[in-house]
Amino acid sequence: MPSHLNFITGNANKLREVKFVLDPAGIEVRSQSIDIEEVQGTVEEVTKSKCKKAAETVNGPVLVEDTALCYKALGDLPGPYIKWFMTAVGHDGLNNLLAAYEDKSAEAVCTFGYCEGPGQEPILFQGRCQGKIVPARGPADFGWDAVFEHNGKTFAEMEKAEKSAISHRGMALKKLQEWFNEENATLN
Ligand SMILES: O=P(O)(O)OP(=O)(O)OP(=O)(O)OC[C@H]1O[C@@H](n2cnc3c(O)ncnc32)[C@H](O)[C@@H]1O
Ligand SMILES: [Mg+2]
Repeated sequence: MPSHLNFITGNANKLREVKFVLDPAGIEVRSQSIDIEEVQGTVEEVTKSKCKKAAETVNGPVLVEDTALCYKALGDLPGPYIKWFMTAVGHDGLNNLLAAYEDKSAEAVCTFGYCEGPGQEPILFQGRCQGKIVPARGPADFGWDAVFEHNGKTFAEMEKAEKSAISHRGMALKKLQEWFNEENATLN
């Protein structure tokens, strides 16, 4: 395990959730709030590009993350463009987008990218969580948490630990921790 990671994100809520998991595991999460330019493409392409740019910007090892919300009825859109949809149409709009469809199911996808430094290829860790889009319930302080329901509860209605145990981000962080554990084992 590395003793610390430099998580480059402009999103304080993401940082809080990442710290919640990694701090107790003994990985100190440092952070720089830099808004990295995001390209168009698949979730993987967006994360890789963000990771490479972040490593160049800070000239060192970085962790980045990109989150997508994929509506089944819309062929996986808004996907990585969810931030712009969310800002433009809000919680009601995120529901109304599905008004013409019976199928309200959606998948939350979280992709972490870790890169050793400029010019190095990023390694990706992805977690997914199935749910459906519902009228907003619970606190509205983190993105689309209030409209994403999993097992009868919206993410916004869950305690921190409860969301982390099943969420897209929680799943991706498990893979990231496993990888760092194996890396460490190989080095010993
Ligand atoms: O600097 P970065 O890390 O890119 O932070 P960001 O806020 O720009 O994040 P993304 O580009 O990944 O866009 C994802 C959007 O989804 C929101 N989001 C991310 N994770 C979420 C979660 O677990 N629950 C609800 N909303 C989430 C987030 O607020 C953004 O509007
Ligand atoms: Mg972003």
